[in-house]
Amino acid sequence: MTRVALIAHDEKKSELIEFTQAHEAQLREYDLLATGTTGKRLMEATDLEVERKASGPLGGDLMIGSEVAEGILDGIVFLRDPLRAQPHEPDISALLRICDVHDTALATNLASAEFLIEGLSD
Ligand SMILES: O=C(CO)COP(=O)(O)O
Repeated sequence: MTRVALIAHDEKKSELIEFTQAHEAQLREYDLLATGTTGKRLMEATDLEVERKASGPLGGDLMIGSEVAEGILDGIVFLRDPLRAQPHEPDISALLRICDVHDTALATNLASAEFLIEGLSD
């Protein structure tokens, strides 16, 4: 089953929730995971089942990055906050880097997230 991670920084969580609601039928076809707070918010706002990793600042980005390194993740939608620095910036950079190492699909804004979700469907 196609495995997709959903992540959003606090200022972007409402955008990701709206995106997820709008694509709920499509996302139901995927095996979903998320960082801790993002996953909680998505499950409160939709009927989707989302596997929750640790919260981003506590290592959640790295946990998702490890799945990329293992080759078991097909794509990531990661809505970062482009206007505020994050305390765990090194972890965020590590996740982006490992996606490039393994050529894993990564969307960091809604326009590209649309393509990613469509592109991963069979
Ligand atoms: O910080 C994050 C990604 O870098 C997201 O973490 P949360 O989903 O736990 O807020």
